[in-house]
Amino acid sequence: MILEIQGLHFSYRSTPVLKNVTFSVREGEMVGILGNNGAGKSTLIKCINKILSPKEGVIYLNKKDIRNIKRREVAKLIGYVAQKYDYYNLTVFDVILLGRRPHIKWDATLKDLEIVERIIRDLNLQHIALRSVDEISGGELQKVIIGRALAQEPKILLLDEPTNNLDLKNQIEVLQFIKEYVINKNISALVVLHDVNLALRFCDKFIFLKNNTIYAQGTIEMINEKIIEEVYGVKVVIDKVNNIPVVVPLAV
Ligand SMILES: Nc1ncnc2c1ncn2[C@@H]1O[C@H](COP(=O)(O)OP(=O)(O)OP(=O)(O)O)[C@@H](O)[C@H]1O
Repeated sequence: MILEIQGLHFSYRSTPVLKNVTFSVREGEMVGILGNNGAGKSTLIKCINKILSPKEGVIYLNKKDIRNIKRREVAKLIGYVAQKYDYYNLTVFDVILLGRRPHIKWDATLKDLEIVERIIRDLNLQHIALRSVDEISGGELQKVIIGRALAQEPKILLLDEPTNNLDLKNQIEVLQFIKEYVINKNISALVVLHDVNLALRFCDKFIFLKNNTIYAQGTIEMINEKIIEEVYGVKVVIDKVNNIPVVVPLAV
């Protein structure tokens, strides 16, 4: 499934947040959405997910205008992990099973339950599978929410700061897991990340938002110190450690 965004404009009332945003994402690609607080990253993700309606511009899924795709169909195609979520009184298993909802007609089938069990195993959540989500840590809950999005078996994954609440080991594990998932299932992922180093390590393409629009986009070869400094407003050096590019901010 190919995602194409053409000339997207979005405003909250009269305040423009996105202007002329155009890019596309292919199958098997993990694209990092980067930029300072308030740059419009979450707004962009919400437009793609049909939570918000852009003022102008078109979003195509495999050449089909998303406005002509029914909400239930969109829910089958797009898995979304928001920045905030509220689940009460549900077990870890049930929250992940909720991801199957767009696929379930009357009741969960054996296949639905097997998918949930596999995700629980893959994300190492077996020990808390039957625990209420009110009684797990913030990092564990973050993994559960990612599990719910994966249970949807989406063609496009939209992840808004998926490493929130995760410790260093889990940040690496979860992003590595998502990257492998994207490649193995040949789907696409758009990932909002504040940690530019995690983005450089795991993403194939990068979209930098600044002043309501795309400041720069491309693969790792396009990234240099000037772009990072102009997007984030901080002096940096870019070095390589074990062949992995690392951005080091200097004193402001
Ligand atoms: N519901 C809303 N109504 C009005 N303005 C909003 C609303 N949500 C966000 N905004 C504004 O739109 C702009 C973009 O917000 P958005 O959440 O998309 O940014 P972001 O890049 O995801 O930020 P962050 O990195 O802080 O999460 C900000 O100026 C924000 O204050």
